[in-house]
Amino acid sequence: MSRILIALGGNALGETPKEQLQIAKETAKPIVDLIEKGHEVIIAHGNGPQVGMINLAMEGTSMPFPECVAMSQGYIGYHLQNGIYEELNRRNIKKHVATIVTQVVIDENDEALKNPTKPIGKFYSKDEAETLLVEKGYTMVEDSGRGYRRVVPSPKPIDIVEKESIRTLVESGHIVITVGGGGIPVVREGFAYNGINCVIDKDFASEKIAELIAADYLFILTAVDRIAINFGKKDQIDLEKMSVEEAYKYIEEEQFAPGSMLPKVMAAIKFAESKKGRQAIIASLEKAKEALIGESGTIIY
Ligand SMILES: Nc1ncnc2c1ncn2[C@@H]1O[C@H](COP(=O)(O)OP(=O)(O)O)[C@@H](O)[C@H]1O
Ligand SMILES: NC(=O)OP(=O)(O)O
Repeated sequence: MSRILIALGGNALGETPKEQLQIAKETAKPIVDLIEKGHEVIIAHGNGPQVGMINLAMEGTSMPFPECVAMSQGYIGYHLQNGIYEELNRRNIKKHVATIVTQVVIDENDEALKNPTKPIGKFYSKDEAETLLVEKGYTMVEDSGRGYRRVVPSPKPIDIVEKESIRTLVESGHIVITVGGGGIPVVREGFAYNGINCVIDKDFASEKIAELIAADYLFILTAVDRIAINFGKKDQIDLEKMSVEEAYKYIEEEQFAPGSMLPKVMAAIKFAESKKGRQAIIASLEKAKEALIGESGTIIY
């Protein structure tokens, strides 16, 4: 029996509520396969497109980013809970699944708060991006050949406020959905946790909770089947395995786009280095079934 953290990419969760619910139902199948085999599963997810959509829809209400992240945890957590319960019911498995509204502590002096790098929301053309820059003052960047997106600051997670509740639920046999969208960013001030306007990378937050609850495997499921070198070029090579040493070399060669594949690779390295024998796997959500039985994805060891 293994303890497995599965992180689902925000961009891989579809563009509409209907698409997202359908993807959640499909993703529930390989997740419940693991549960049926006796593994403990903890689920994390991204929220880049979703938190951007919520923030845009809330324009004019002065809704801060931490509240938008909290809403994205509820919206995505609901679909995942719904899909997983349907699959548990179909197989008559008497287990329970719960989403934890999760606050993640950051450092208010983190330099990343001064430098927006985390792409959120939808993809725009170059012209649209220039208009948004002028009219709304957004920082816009090109994202992995897919178009332009707004970027917001993304500090590193330091601690997870609800970690003991997560651990207790996991150890009692519950399926837990946590650190949605990287968690609600907070800083500790006296007795209080105060929200900060930014979006934490769910890859780093997933790695953090995976270490805190002593997971054996970290699966990061996204929109590509494998990590590639020379990504998007004629000589692209998809990797089945990548050692930590190779990963450092490829990072130096700038093989992984910042804000998309780079944080996944960095989180995978940190997890693989945290304890002998720990492995991270980066794979596609579409091929989750194959990846979870070792037949797709890139293993980082
Ligand atoms: N070297 C690379 N190998 C594979 N994918 C890459 C690489 N560099 C950039 N990418 C892009 O990174 C994307 C994954 O990042 P992103 O969409 O931000 O993830 P998420 O699924 O967490 O939302 C892939 O779909 C791909 O377009
Ligand atoms: N918060 C976050 O990392 O979201 P994505 O996985 O959508 O990038």
